[in-house]
Amino acid sequence: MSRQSSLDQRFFEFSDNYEHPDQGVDYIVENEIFSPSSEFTKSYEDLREAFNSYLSSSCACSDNDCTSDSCPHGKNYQLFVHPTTSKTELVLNPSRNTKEFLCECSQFCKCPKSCKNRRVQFGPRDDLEIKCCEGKGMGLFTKSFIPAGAFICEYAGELLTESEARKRDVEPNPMKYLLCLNEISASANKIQTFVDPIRRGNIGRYLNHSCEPNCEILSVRVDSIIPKLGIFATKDICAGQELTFDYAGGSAQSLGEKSCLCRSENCRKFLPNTKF
Ligand SMILES: C[S@@+](CC[C@H](N)C(=O)[O-])C[C@H]1O[C@@H](n2cnc3c(N)ncnc32)[C@H](O)[C@@H]1O
Repeated sequence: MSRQSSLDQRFFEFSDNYEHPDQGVDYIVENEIFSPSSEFTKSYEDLREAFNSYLSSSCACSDNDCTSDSCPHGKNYQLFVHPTTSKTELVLNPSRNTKEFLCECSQFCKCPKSCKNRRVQFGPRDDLEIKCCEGKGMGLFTKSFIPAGAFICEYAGELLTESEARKRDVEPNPMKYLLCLNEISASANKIQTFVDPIRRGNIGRYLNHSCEPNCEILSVRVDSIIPKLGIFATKDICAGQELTFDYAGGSAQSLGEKSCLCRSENCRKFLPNTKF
């Protein structure tokens, strides 16, 4: 196998060595279902069942590569070779089958862990740092160059039912972390996934909003019906830059009351209204 087509071995096991600067927040490396103190409602039981249900979509790719049309998960990633270090990493394939969501190979597939359709499942990149951002609290920065399409980290936190999300949404916290991912199923039903890292979450909770962001959130399924919220670079990002995404998800959402301090040329002046 040539150097160009191989991937660094360290990518084939899950690793996340980050921690929160604030001891009051629990570090969790992936989504967890929230534990209600008393109310075990039907919607909570449904969410727990969905979270524990496996998405058994599998591939039987014999080439151990999974980057071609023959892999049922689609040609999601391609190899990027860093020009200065010659290190390789997977980045999104611009001609992948679906633009807003992806499905990675999993424990149910015949391919090995080194196939090229597995990235989010191995955890965040290791060159991130949390730093203070004037007026915005903390923010997430990169210590090295990130190529367009590279995976940053998951936006992980507590998975909530809609009613729990609505309750938390009106809590008067100066910082909001609750994120609602909207998807449309093949049968045209609306699917909403609520993730809240305010009390328990990973490093993804530190990405601030920008009206001209350098990252986006995509829905990524590995082996669960419930998607992970994958944060990916939308452009090449230089070392030292802050990582941001558009809290309105690129849609024309109304604006809220909090001033936006993203300082981009086309700043909309207020943070998006993220009501769902
Ligand atoms: C998901 S948190 C981002 C991380 C947060 N800055 C922290 O210190 O943990 C979202 C909150 O950060 C602040 N924030 C994010 N982007 C901002 C921006 N462009 N301008 C002002 N405040 C921002 C707002 O208070 C928002 O409710």
